[in-house]
Amino acid sequence: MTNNAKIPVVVSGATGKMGREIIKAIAQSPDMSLVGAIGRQYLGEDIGEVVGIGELEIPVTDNLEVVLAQAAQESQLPVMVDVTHPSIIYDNIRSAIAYGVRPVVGTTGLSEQQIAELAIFADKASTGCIIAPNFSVGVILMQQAAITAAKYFQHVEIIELHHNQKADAPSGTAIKTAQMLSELGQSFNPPLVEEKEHLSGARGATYGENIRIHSLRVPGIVARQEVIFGALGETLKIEHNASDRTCYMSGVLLCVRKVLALKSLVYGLEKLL
Ligand SMILES: NC(=O)C1=CN([C@@H]2O[C@H](COP(=O)(O)OP(=O)(O)OC[C@H]3O[C@@H](n4cnc5c(N)ncnc54)[C@H](OP(=O)(O)O)[C@@H]3O)[C@@H](O)[C@H]2O)C=CC1
Ligand SMILES: O=C(O)C1=N[C@H](C(=O)O)C[C@H](O)C1
Repeated sequence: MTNNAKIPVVVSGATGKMGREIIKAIAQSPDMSLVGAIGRQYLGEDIGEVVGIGELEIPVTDNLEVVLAQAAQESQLPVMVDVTHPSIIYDNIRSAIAYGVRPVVGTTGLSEQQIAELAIFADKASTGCIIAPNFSVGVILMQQAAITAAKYFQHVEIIELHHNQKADAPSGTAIKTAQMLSELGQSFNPPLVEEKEHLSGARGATYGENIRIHSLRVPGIVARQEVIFGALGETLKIEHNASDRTCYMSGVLLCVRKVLALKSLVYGLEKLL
């Protein structure tokens, strides 16, 4: 494969926990070529050296706009993988689309309103964009299993557990799972008694009509989600446990390949499998 045939990829958030794994995954992919690494630390240092895989001849820079402009000018169909922070992700996606760079977004914390606005923006630009709150195929299977179980159970709550460096709560995955259950059009969790919270938040956050999400943040965990169904005399727990961030990489690479053929925004890896 010639260098020209490779998919040019910019990684935004390259020096973070996810970004480092993504740099390694892209460097190992014969059909991809890293063309930019955006971070706030290790400025000017080679990103390959920073992540411990040897020189890649791509220095870390904090100027996303310049890198996007260069990627758009020097190559066809460039892709930006973004794993940064809820506070900047909306602007990063708009900038990428404006430069004709296709965003693959792992960053969580976008509101439904923001996703709807970005979908219109991507549509108008006829530019593919993928927002995947979770890149793990195992998580998608957990969500599909929850959808199947929901046909037979009227009571469900979601518990998500993450490391305590996570900025947003609930997790993007928990929100997406609750959204998928809500879209089934059935009503969950009919109240049997009048509840009173003696400590505010004790019953978790409520998504939509009445789906509870409980968020735990403790060191020692990468990411875990439990969807717990209840009925008379039985409970069913569907659980996914991410013990290492490498579990997200096959999904990231799949999205980088798939986004090239898209002309609009897709929200959720499940729509691409
Ligand atoms: N879709 C999925 O499958 C997954 C998604 N995620 C999501 O990815 C995102 C990143 O997670 P993670 O890698 O753990 O986080 P980290 O904090 O480890 O990394 C975030 C990166 O973004 C940079 N960053 C943060 N804030 C800013 C800012 N204001 N301006 C510019 N750069 C900034 C950080 O720079 P600095 O180091 O200087 O702070 C760092 O490089 C989160 O939203 C998380 O929920 C995580 C795992 C899987
Ligand atoms: O911050 C994380 O770590 C993760 N964030 C994503 C989310 O909010 O769902 C995906 C995964 O749970 C890891």
